[in-house]
Amino acid sequence: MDTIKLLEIAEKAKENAYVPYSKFHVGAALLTKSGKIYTGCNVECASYGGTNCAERTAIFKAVSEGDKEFEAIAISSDNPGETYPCGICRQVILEFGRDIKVIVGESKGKHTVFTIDDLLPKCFSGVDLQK
Ligand SMILES: O=c1ccn([C@H]2C[C@H](O)[C@@H](CO)O2)c(=O)[nH]1
Ligand SMILES: [Zn+2]
Repeated sequence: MDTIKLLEIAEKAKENAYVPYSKFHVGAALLTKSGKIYTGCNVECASYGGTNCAERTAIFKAVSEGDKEFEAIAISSDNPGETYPCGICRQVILEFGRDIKVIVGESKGKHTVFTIDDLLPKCFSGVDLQK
């Protein structure tokens, strides 16, 4: 599965975004190490704190189905520039591995690949709880 294909799947997942408040559509495509893909979109709520981002939707779908080993996650949004995961999603991505490739989409298939070390340096993680 190449990054462009994963990004295209994220772009398609964006169509299901439930965004009556922000009108900002986000889609994510999560590739597991076994080659399965889980998609996600953002789902908003009138009580705004109930909103779930596209990235976490995809990750929670996977985990709830028993998949926890991830290769990459691609993100696409209405933003013509790069779409980075928010802080909460970065923390959740980290929860499942430091080596997950985060494919940050831009328009027309342009993208950049990051690791969580790039996006969340000097972070708190489960390791800290074992000290
Ligand atoms: O990386 C991001 C950034 C924002 N959002 C969503 C949350 C909310 O529905 C809307 C505006 O913040 O975009 C995501 O799904 N992923
Ligand atoms: Zn988020």
